[in-house]
Amino acid sequence: MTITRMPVVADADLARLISARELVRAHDTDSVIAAAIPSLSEENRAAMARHVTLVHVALLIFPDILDGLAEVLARHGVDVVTTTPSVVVRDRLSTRYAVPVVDLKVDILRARVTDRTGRLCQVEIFALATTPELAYIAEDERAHNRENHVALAVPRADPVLLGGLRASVAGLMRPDGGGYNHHENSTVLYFRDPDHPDPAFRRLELISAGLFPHLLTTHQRQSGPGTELLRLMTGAWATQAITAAAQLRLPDHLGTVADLAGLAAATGADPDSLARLLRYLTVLGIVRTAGDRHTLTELGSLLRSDVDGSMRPLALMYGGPFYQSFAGLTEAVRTGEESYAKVFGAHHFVHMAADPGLAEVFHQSMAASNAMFTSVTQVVDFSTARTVVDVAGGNGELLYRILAANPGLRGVLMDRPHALAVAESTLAPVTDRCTLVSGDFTESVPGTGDVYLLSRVLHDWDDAQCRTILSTCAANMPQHAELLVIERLLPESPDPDSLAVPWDVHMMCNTGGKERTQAHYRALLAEAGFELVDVRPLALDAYVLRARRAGPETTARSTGTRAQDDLLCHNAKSW
Ligand SMILES: C[S@@+](CC[C@H](N)C(=O)[O-])C[C@H]1O[C@@H](n2cnc3c(N)ncnc32)[C@H](O)[C@@H]1O
Repeated sequence: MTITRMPVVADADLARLISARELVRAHDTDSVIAAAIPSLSEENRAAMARHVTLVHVALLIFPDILDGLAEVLARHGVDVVTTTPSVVVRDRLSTRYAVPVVDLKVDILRARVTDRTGRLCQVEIFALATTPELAYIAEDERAHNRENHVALAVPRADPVLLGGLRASVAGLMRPDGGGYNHHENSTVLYFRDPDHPDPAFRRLELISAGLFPHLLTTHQRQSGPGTELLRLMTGAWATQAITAAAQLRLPDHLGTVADLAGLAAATGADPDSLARLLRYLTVLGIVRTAGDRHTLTELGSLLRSDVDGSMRPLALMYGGPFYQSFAGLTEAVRTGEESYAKVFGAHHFVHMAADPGLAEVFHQSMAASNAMFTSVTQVVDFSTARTVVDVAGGNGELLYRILAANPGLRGVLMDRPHALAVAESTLAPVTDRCTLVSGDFTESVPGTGDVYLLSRVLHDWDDAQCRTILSTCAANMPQHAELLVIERLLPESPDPDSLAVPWDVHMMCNTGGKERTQAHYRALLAEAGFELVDVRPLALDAYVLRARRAGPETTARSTGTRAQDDLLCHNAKSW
C-alpha cells in the first residue's frame, strides 16, 4: 500500500488566505480602484472602471510540497478550480533571493469567490514548494507580503488600451515589474505604492491576455528602483547637450541642412562627435532622425534663434553661468550664501552690469518666459490709470504689453543703466508714451505713477533687501497708487508639479533670493505699509499680487491670516 504524503500548510498562511478571500467579498471593481489608487479623481476612477474588472486578490503561501495542495485547501473551504505553473512570480523570487529558477517550484492555484456584488472572482494563490533550505524565503515574504496584490483584468488583448491604462496608473503608483506567462498567454504589469496605509492595497496588477513585448520593456525599465534616480542624476547631461546645441547654433542650421557632413561643416564640429550629440538630442526629443537625415522636432524648434519666444538665450544661461554657479549648491546650502558671487566674484546683477554681452543674453532669456505676461492685461484693469511705473522692468516686455493694450496709458520703465538698451528696442513701438529711467530701487523710484509693477524682482533678494525695495516704493508712490507684484508662489502644501520649488533652489544659488508663499509676501508687504487685496493666477505658475496702501486698521493687523490667504487663493482659482 502506498501512503501519499499531503502538503502541510502553516496556520499563518491559512489565516492570510482567509483574509484575502474576505477582501474580495468586501469589494467590487470600483471600490478596489478607489482603495488602491486613492489619488485618482472620481471621474477618472469611473472611466477606469469602464475598462477593467476586479478579477482576483493574490497572495503567496509556503506549503512544503505542491502535489495535493488543492485537496488540502478544499478541506478549509477554499474552492480551487485551476492550477498552473507560475513564471512571473517564480522569476521574481529567483531574482530577489538569488536562487536559481530550477530550484524554485511555484504554482498558481485559483480559488472561486464572489465579490460584494455577487460576481465571480478568484483568490489567486501562489504556492512556493518550501523545502527547509527555502524556509528563510517564507519567513521574509510573510513579513513583507511582497507578492500580495489586487488584480484588475483588461478584457481585450488590446495594446492601446493596456498602454493607456498602464500610463495612467504609472503616473500615480510606481511600476513594479511584470512579465508574460506563456502557460496562460497572459501579460501582467505590477504597480506599487509603498506608502499606502493599507498593506492589502500596496500592489496592483493589470492583467491582459496576449503578449506585449514593447509595453513590458517600458514597464520593466521604469520598474528598476535605480532607474528614476539615474535619470535625475544625469539631468545635467541633458542641460549640457541642449546648451551645446544652442552654442553651435545647431537648431538654426537644422532648418536648412539635414545631413551630418553638412551640419558638421555649418557648425564647425567634429563629425563623429556631432553624430553622437545628435543621437542624444534625438533621445531627448529635440531632434528627429530618420536614416541619415536630421530635423528639428517641435520642441527643438524653440531653440532656434529666429522664432518668437526663442528659448536659445535661456539654454545659454542655464548651461552657462547658472550651470557653473549651480555646481556650488552644496556650499550654498552649507553657508546660506549664494554661489554666483563666489564663482564670478560679484553678485549676479553687478556681474551682468560689467559684462554687457552677458547682460543682453540674460535679458533675452527673461523674454523666454514672457508667456507669464500674456494674461496680465486681462486680469488687471488699467483703465483708470494714467501712468504705470515698471520698477526694474528689465527687457521692457511687460510694460510694452500693458501699453499696447491700453492706448491711453503712459509708462515709465526704471532699471539699471545697462538694462535700458534692451528695453529701449522692445518699447520702440510705444516710445511716444514711454520714458526710460536709470535708477536704483534701493534709493528711489519715480513718483508719478498710478500703478507700480515689481515683476520677478522680489524673488531675486533676501527678506531684508525686499523690505528696502518695498519701503522705497512706499516712500515714493503717490497715496492712491497700487502695487502689482508678479512672482511664482511656493505652494502652502506639497505640490509635486510646482515650478516655484525648483526655481527657489535656483534663486538660492544664483541671486541669493528665494521664492515665497503668498503668506510670506503678504507679511513683507504689510511691513512696508501695503495690504494684499487680490491674487490672480498667470501662466507658468506665476501670480499677480495686487496691493494697496493699508489703512490704519490693516497696518495694525500687520501679517494677515492663513484664512485670508486661502480666500485670496480661492478667488484666484475661481477667476
Ligand atoms: C529678474 S529681472 C526682472 C525683469 C523684469 N521685471 C521681468 O519681469 O522680466 C530683475 C531686474 O532687476 C534689475 N535690477 C537689479 N538691481 C537693481 C537695482 N538696484 N535697481 C533697479 N533695478 C535693478 C535688473 O537689472 C533686472 O532687470
